[in-house]
Amino acid sequence: MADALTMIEHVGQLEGTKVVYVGDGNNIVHSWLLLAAVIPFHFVCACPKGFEPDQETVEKARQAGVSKIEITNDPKEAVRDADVVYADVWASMGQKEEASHRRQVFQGFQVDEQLMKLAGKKAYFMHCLPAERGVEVTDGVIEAPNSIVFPQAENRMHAQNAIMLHVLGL
Ligand SMILES: NC(=O)NCCC[C@H](N)C(=O)O
Repeated sequence: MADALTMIEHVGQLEGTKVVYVGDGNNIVHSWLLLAAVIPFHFVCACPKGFEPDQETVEKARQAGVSKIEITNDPKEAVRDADVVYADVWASMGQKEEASHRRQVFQGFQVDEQLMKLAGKKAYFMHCLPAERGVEVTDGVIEAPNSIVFPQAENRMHAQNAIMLHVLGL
């Protein structure tokens, strides 16, 4: 929800946009897939072979028939014409012992200046944080003017406040 809010604030809307996630097909991808089942946009997950998101969640999102959903192993092709390029750590919580192996497998999946150039001028960069700078994203990309990771982080507080008010019926 925080990510959707951030896109509305910066891109103008989520509907009809192209969001390209580059990296591990993890919990963040599953959240994007669930969002894609209710709001129409184009979601692409570019991940190494063997690190695709859960097939059942992909099918659930596709069967909703709301969004265009692509899973690919080619980040360079995936990012073309993206409105948002999105990254997350390659080794999530509970996987830190796999970090060194994953750094080898995920070569070519770093979001760097070259990949952002392929994405095009309109592309924003997002990351759920915490980031491992120099691993899944370069310093240059996360600090660039089109990086919206810090307003994205602030929006988690606003989104979570809204969820609590909703749950409490206030
Ligand atoms: N601020 C956040 O909630 N970040 C999510 C971190 C997701 C990452 N894939 C993890 O599970 O460690």
